[in-house]
Amino acid sequence: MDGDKKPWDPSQLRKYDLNLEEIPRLHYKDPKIDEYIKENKPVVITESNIVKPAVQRWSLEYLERNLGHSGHTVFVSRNHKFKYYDEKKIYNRVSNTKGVEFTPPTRKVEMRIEDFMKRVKEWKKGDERIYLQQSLTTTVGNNIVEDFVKFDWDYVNGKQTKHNWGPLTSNLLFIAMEGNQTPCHYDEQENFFAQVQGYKRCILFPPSQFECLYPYPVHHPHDRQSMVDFERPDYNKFPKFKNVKGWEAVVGPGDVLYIPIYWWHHIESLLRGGPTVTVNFWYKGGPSTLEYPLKDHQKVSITRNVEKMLLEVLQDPKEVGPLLRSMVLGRYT
Ligand SMILES: O=C(O)C(=O)C[C@H](CCCc1ccccc1)C(=O)O
Ligand SMILES: [Zn+2]
Repeated sequence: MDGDKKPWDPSQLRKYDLNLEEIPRLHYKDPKIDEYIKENKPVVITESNIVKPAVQRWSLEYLERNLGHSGHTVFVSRNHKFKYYDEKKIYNRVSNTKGVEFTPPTRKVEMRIEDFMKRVKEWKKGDERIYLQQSLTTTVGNNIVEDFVKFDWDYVNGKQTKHNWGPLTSNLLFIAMEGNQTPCHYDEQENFFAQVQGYKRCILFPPSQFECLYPYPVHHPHDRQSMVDFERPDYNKFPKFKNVKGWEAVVGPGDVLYIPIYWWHHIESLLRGGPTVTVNFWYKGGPSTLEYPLKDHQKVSITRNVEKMLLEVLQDPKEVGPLLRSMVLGRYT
């Protein structure tokens, strides 16, 4: 009896020196889900129909036939990490804070879906990896549109309304190769992360652990990303990373992970698990009325505004650190 046959094995997870707890998994009809969302805590929503048509139909073959013949946005990396960067920030002066030019860790290309799928199938160790990441609202085939309109919009719209989220800004489609990794970062949006094919491991940290995850300066192209390399953490540069405490979930087809706004997340497609397909639902956050005590993510937002203002007036990013140090050391410490 293979009742104990699990869809994945711990050997498919990369090894990190992290203190992790499991994210709760709740049936989509469970009212406790709303308590988690209200408290900005992650939860895996199971057995829902949120992206059911996609789970049933979006095989790689189906996507190849129906995704549409315009070029799709594909990131290319020489290793398994796909560290996002904001192109618009590459040329402002802070990216070479130490005077060194910013070298993008990945490059973005337009690829036809047939070529993407061919490269995924023929990939060999040592080859560059690729990761398709594109908005679903652009031109996609009619069948995909039909499946998309059959998502359980009543359910997600209901949560959006109940929790006073802002508007849905986008649904991104992600097609990853097994082993691809999106390093730890946060987004300024609420997120229903809907897993369609394959298994992804998600490691999350609350915004309160800002001091342990060392985000890049706000005007750096890697704004919102952690500077810590989880596979080789530099504890001298990032000593507080030792105290970090995360939450983990491996999501499979049909699972929807609620990633609260400003929560850090590291995502990896399981080793030897084949390609993965994900659709996310990004919503603007709700109205941020300053009610006290402030929420942790509101404090992160305040630090972002301070950094932006200081850079605006000081112009030279090399002056921001010294000014902040002179303000704080010996006075607020
Ligand atoms: O849904 C999310 O928020 C994720 O992080 C999903 C993640 C890919 C995100 C790539 C990216 C990172 C930053 C800005 C824009 C795009 C994955 O699943 O690998
Ligand atoms: Zn993200």
